[in-house]
Amino acid sequence: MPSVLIIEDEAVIRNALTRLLERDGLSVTAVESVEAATRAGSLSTHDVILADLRLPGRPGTDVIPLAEETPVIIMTSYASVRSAVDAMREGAIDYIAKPFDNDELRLTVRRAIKEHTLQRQNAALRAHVEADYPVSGIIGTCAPMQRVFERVRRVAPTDTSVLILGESGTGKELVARAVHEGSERRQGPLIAVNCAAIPESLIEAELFGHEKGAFTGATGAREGLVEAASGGTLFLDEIAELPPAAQARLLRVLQEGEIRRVGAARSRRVDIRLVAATHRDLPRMVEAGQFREDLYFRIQVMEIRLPPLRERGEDVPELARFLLGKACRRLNRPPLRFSDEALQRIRGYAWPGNVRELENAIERAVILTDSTQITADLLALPADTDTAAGSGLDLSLEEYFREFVREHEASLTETELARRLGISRKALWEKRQRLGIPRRRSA
Ligand SMILES: Nc1ncnc2c1ncn2[C@@H]1O[C@H](COP(=O)(O)OP(=O)(O)OP(=O)(O)O)[C@@H](O)[C@H]1O
Repeated sequence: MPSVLIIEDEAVIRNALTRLLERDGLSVTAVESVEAATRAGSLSTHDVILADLRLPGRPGTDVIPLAEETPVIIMTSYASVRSAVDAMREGAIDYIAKPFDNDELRLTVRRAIKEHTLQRQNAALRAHVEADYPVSGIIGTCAPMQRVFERVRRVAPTDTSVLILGESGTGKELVARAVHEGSERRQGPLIAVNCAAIPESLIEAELFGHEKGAFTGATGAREGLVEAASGGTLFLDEIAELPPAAQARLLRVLQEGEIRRVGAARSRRVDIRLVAATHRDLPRMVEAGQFREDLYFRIQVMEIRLPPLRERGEDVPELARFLLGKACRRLNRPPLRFSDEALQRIRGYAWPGNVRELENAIERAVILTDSTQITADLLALPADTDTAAGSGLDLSLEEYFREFVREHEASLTETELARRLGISRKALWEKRQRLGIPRRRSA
């Protein structure tokens, strides 16, 4: 029999909830405070916890860290989105606004229990098979990734702005895609823009469009990317890099649902849902006056924080196998496998470049291998650069890249530079970040 822990200080509600859920076949423990709950034994033995937000003593959200893997649903009589959002931010999987509808409450509790059970079963299963993943092909069984999925599931169908935080290469773009696919807008466009990869002087026109003659070179009127995303989702990656004028225009889009092209006298209606991402500390930037506070408050309504790869435990070897399969298919190679030593190295390495670094290391190894196995040396991870077979090649490629960029960046635009190197602009930008040769800001 699934067990539920209720933490509610008002006796009338506590008893009503107990009766309701017992009738539903659950084993119920009901207490009046967080303190009483902790005295009653380990919280993680329950299948779900239903806690009131306002309690005498500690608030209901205090049980979240104590509950470990057990899902916590927060009840709030202050039916403000604010407190519910705050509770979710602290890790609650769902919320219920009081006064609640009995059926809705039963459904929410049932769903939490079912997901919790599935999650446990899946964790066991996934160690063996490449299962279907809950959120559009994103691998992740560890608890922090499960929380990410849960949040994506909750927030996707709403029209709220979402801010995705996480180090470079942690999968922010994949999550943005999942939010779009889980929304009512999934039939509409998803326009992804990397704000850092567009030169500052062009970004306003690129995003917001321009009228004919708005600036030298504007020979015709053009729609911007924001308009192109109308009816769908606009994903602004590296939003912290947006210059002040573009920040102001974006704020207007979010506040008024209106856009004004550069050089235009009147504005047009647009209907976009914004998903933004950054690896920077936005509150710090707001404090330093580098990012508009009003815009920050608009975009951070719901945050999704992606853990770095080094905090994902057994997801790492699982991801490695998945990415190996993907690389083999893409490069038209028969299926390959990792040697035991290679898997050990993969587990032990810190992956500062996260999933992208893992993906690149695997792709390089697939290209270099002559056998059916990927051995540790082929991965050429930094600690073994002296002995690794592949590292000589890798180093000289990087040197070449550095040299080429340094020599030509003054005379070529980023687009031309990327084309000459045979890579995309996004890849050029990423490579610059990784190798520590960021683009020089144009004046
Ligand atoms: N959990 C995951 N499962 C499968 N593939 C993943 C996962 N996370 C990331 N990837 C893959 O890793 C690569 C990098 O991911 P993505 O571009 O989404 O990262 P990012 O956080 O947006 O990076 P950046 O901030 O540098 O733009 C992509 O090829 C993506 O498909």
